[in-house]
Amino acid sequence: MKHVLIPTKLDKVAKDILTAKGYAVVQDAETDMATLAQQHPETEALIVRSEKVTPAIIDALPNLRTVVRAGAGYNTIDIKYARRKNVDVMNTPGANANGVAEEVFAMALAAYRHVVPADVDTRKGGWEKKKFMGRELTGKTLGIVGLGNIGQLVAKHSYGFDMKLLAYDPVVSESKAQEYGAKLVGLEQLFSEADIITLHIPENDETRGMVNKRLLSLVKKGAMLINCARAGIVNEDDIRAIKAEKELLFCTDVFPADEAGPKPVADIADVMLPHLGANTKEANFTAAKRAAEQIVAYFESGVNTYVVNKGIPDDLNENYQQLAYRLALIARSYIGRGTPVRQIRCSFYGELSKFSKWFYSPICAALSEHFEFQQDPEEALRYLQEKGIGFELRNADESKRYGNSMTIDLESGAKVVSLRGTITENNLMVSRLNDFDHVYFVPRGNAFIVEYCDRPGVLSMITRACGDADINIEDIHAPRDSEAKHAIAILKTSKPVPPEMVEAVGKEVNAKVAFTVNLS
Ligand SMILES: NC(=O)C1=CN([C@@H]2O[C@H](COP(=O)(O)OP(=O)(O)OC[C@H]3O[C@@H](n4cnc5c(N)ncnc54)[C@H](O)[C@@H]3O)[C@@H](O)[C@H]2O)C=CC1
Ligand SMILES: O=C(O)CCC(=O)C(=O)O
Repeated sequence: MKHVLIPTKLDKVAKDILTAKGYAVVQDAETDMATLAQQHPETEALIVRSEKVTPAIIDALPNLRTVVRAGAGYNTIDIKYARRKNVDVMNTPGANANGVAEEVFAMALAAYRHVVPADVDTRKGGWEKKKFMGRELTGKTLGIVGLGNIGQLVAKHSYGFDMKLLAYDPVVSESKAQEYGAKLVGLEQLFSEADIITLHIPENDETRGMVNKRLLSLVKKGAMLINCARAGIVNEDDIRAIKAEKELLFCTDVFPADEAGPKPVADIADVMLPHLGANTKEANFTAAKRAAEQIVAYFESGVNTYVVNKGIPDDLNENYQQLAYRLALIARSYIGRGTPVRQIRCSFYGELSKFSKWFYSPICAALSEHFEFQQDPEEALRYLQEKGIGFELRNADESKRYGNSMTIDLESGAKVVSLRGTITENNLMVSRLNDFDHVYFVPRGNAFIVEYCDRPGVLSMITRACGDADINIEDIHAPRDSEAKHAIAILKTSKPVPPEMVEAVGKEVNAKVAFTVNLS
C-alpha cells in the first residue's frame, strides 16, 4: 500500500481518487509540514500547493519517491536537493491556469474602474464620480510576458475586449503567437508599447528581478503592470522609484511568502490579493484531481511525463550516465584509491557529444563517494576545481566512427588509465582498457582485474587462486595488448575477492596492476 501525505487545503477529490485505488492518505492542512513529516515517515508521495519543501522535509521522509505540486510554480520546492535524493518532483501544468487568467481581468478591471476604493468610499456615504473616473480595456494594448498555459488563456479571454496583443516568450514561435492573436516582440518593445503588461513566467535564476529599473523606464505614462506570477520576478523598489513619475498602476497577487502580516508592497500596489489566482473551486478541483491521477500513473505505470527535475534531458538515455560512472570507477580503481587523481580527459562521440556536461557528475561520483551522481554539471566542475583536478573535454574525432561511445582517461602523476565504453543491445560495455582493444566486458557485479606480462600459465594461477578461495568465476576475458606484451585478465566473480588475495595473486603473477572493483 502506498502512503500519501497532503499537508494542504486541497479539494477532497485527490484523497477520494487515491483512497479508491487503495492508497493510505493523510490529509491535514492544520498541522505544520515539519511535524507531519516527523509523524509520517512512511510517506512515499507528498502533494503540496505553496508549502515549502525543504531539504529538512525531504530528509525527514526517507521513503519519499515523489512530490507533486498541485499547481504550476514549483519554486517553493528544492528540486535540486530532491533530485539528489532520487525524489521526482511533478507539477500539474495548466490545471489551474484559467483561474489565474480570469484573475488578470478581475485585477485590470478593478484597477481601471477603482472598484475597491470606490466601494469603500460609497459604503462610507461618499459619491465620488470625478475622483473615480475610469478607463476601458477595449482598444488597449495588452503585453503578455510568457505565452504558456496562463498567457495563452489571457490572450483568448482578451478577445471580447478587442485588445491589441503583444507577447514575449523566447520558446514560442511567431506562428504559435499568431494563433493566439498576438504579435511576438522583444521584451523592450513590449514594455514600451503595452498599456497593460501581465507576467506569466516562472521564477527562476533567469527571471528573478527581470522587471527592473531599465524595463520600467520604458513604460508609457499610465501603464499597468500585473504580477500574478511570482513576487521575485519584479524589483518592487524599482517600481517605487518610478511609480509617481510614470503614474504606473501595479496589481499583485504574489508575495515573498504566503502568510498573513503587513505587506511592504502595500504603498505601491493599486490592487493586492493574497495569492488568489488559482484559488477558485474549479482550479482547486482540477489541480487536486490531476495531482492524484498523476501519482497513480507514476506508481502504477511509471509515467514520469510531468517530472520537472529529471536532471537530464528527455532524449538522453540515462544508462549512458551509468556507463560514464562505471568507466570512471574502473579507472579510479586501476589508479588506486590511495593515489590522488590529477587530471580527467574525456571524449563523447556520436549523439553523446551534445550531452557531454551530463556525464560530469557521474564521473565525479566515481572519484569521490562524497559527490552525488545527480548533482548539477556546474557543481561537478566547481568540485573538480576545488580539488585541483584538471578537466579537459576533448573534441570527439568523429572520423573514427566510434558511434555513441565515450572515452574517459584519468591521470595521476605517472599513472594514466584510459577506458572506452558504449551500449550494445542495451548492455553497458567496456570496449577498451588502455591498449587492450576489444575487451568487451559488461561492467556489472564484482570484477577482479589483473594486468600482467603475457606468458603461459598466468591465467591458470589466477583462476586456481579463485577456486581455492571458493570464489566462482562467472565470466572471464583475457585479451592481449596491441603489441602483445601484456595481457589483462578481467574476471567477474561470485563474491568480492578479498584485498589480501588480490595482493597475493598480484605478487604470484608479478602483476603490473591487480585490483577489484564493485560494479553492482
Ligand atoms: N498566482 C497564482 O495563483 C498562480 C501563479 N502561477 C505562476 O505563473 C507561472 C506561469 O504559469 P503557466 O503559464 O501555467 O506556466 P507555463 O510553463 O505553461 O508557461 C510559462 C511560459 O513562460 C515562458 N518563459 C519562461 N522563461 C521566460 C522568460 N525568461 N521570458 C519570457 N517567457 C519565459 C515559457 O516559455 C512558457 O511558455 C508559474 O510558473 C507560476 O509561478 C501559476 C499558477 C497560479
Ligand atoms: O495553489 C495555489 O493556490 C497557488 C497556485 C500557484 O501559485 C501555482 O500553481 O503556481
